[in-house]
Amino acid sequence: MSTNEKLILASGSPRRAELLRQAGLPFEVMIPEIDEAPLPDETPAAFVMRTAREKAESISAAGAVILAADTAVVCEGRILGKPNNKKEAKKMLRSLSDRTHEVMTGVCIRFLDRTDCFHIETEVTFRTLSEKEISDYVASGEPMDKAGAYAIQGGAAKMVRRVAGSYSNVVGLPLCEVVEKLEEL
Ligand SMILES: Cc1cn([C@H]2C[C@H](O)[C@@H](COP(=O)(O)OP(=O)(O)OP(=O)(O)O)O2)c(=O)[nH]c1=O
Repeated sequence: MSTNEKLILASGSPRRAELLRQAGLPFEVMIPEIDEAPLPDETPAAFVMRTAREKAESISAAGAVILAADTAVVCEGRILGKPNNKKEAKKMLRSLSDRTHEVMTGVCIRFLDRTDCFHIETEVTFRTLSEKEISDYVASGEPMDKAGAYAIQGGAAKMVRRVAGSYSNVVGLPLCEVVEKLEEL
């Protein structure tokens, strides 16, 4: 990618825009609208890459580089997307308590006739969460638009004992790998 090509972030996530700003790349935002549900028997990695691809393909911007991503929390093989309600958010947080899970972000970059998709995994370990802590956190509203019902960059920072791998991947965009891929284009 040369400095002349326009970069479009195909995402409505303010976290992804903030991360891309941190990388110092100029870009514009376009918001994709797709249905994000796993297919029967789809692996988590295949799911996040397919969803990222569908987001990238739903945007038309001739000659621009289009970047899209999808983040899922995977706990004991189960995909946790965004909770639909508070009850579901609590259930997700209970399942993450005192365990290690993976956060997977699928990334898709489209440029001219080329489409590159990949995914990055980060391991996150939560300490034991009390029922009160879970209720208070859900009542704060923060979990509702986040995969796995938590934000590592927000109130969940104090729940995380260990992160192995890319931190920005957990927030929604693996910056190091995205920048490498954009340079390769
Ligand atoms: C695990 C985790 C997820 N998240 C967020 C990142 C994503 O915005 C969201 C996962 O939902 P996504 O469906 O990946 O993204 P989105 O719907 O917010 O945005 P778009 O589809 O338009 O690109 O969860 C955090 O902000 N912090 C975290 O610690």
